[in-house]
Amino acid sequence: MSESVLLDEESTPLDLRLSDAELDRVRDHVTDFIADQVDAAGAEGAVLGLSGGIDSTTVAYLAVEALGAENLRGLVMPGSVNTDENMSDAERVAMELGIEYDVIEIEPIAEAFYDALPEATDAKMAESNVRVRVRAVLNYFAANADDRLVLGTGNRSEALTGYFTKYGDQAVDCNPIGTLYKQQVRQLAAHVGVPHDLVMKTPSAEMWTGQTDEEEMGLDYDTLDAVLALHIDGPLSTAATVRALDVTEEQVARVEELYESSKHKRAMPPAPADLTL
Ligand SMILES: Nc1ncnc2c1ncn2[C@@H]1O[C@H](COP(=O)(O)OP(=O)(O)OC[C@H]2O[C@@H]([n+]3cccc(C(=O)O)c3)[C@H](O)[C@@H]2O)[C@@H](O)[C@H]1O
Ligand SMILES: Nc1ncnc2c1ncn2[C@@H]1O[C@H](COP(=O)(O)OP(=O)(O)OP(=O)(O)O)[C@@H](O)[C@H]1O
Ligand SMILES: [Mg+2]
Repeated sequence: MSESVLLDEESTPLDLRLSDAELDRVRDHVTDFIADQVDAAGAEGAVLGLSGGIDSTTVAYLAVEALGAENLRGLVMPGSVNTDENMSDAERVAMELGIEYDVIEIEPIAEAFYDALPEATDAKMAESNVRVRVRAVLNYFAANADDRLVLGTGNRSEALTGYFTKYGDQAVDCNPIGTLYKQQVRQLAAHVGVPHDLVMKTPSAEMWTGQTDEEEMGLDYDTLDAVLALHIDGPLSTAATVRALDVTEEQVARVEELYESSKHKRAMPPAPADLTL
């Protein structure tokens, strides 16, 4: 499929699309990366969580190219919020790729945490983050037992905005698509043969019913990616970004706020400076 069908020209403030030749290079680069990571660790393969979403599906396709289907294991981990459609899409991906996979219901595990600290369940984000962290524990349980690496599915847009759960979906051994903005992940997905309905799916963390990334962040991905590329990664001032993209100052400020407030998620936990004793 041509990448031109993926993005709505009218709503794309900055064209970050990669050419087919560039997508070929990215595909090779990422598959080499995955193979090198597993090799360098002396590991037997990899595991990853399959959500039926674009990011995990794309990483699964690339990991099978890199490692072979026999060396990738998928974990489909439905919780109370996941739709049946997403969970059956996750299984469809595993079957299509011919990888071994497990379906693990996480709600009983999450419930044990809620029972242990009932008052914390009043904080809805904290409660939702438990499910994300339960999946991380299961990924590492499976990886550790079989000498495999945990593949992450984080992309550049999520990393720069802190749009992930600390020590949850970010608790991984490497991030194969970590340098790509979300709209480029979508393009790469189409390029490597991910089914069209999955390529076009609305991104959601599925932490509560009806959640979408774009609604929670207050920006659509095309705008977010463009501001990240020009203003956060790039050199343009707020005023120049507003002029270049026809976005508002408030939108640029929102991206800055997401970026600044999530710096702690992109750094190792700090310790005091060394004292000379
Ligand atoms: N300044 C600071 N310096 C050091 N640490 C700081 C800190 N501020 C908070 N913290 C720590 O970070 C914690 C808050 O971070 P965290 O637990 O991550 O929680 P938080 O950032 O509040 O929420 C997670 C966000 O990521 C989104 N998400 C999560 C999972 C998956 C996806 C997806 O796209 O699939 C999206 C979710 O919708 C939500 O917007 C605090 O409890 C505190 O421990
Ligand atoms: N129900 C689930 N079962 C297994 N893994 C999951 C589940 N939900 C989330 N994950 C893992 O957490 C990751 C982060 O979720 P995220 O929503 O950002 O990515 P995605 O679902 O793959 O794509 P999208 O952002 O387009 O929805 C997923 O890629 C997947 O690895
Ligand atoms: Mg998702």
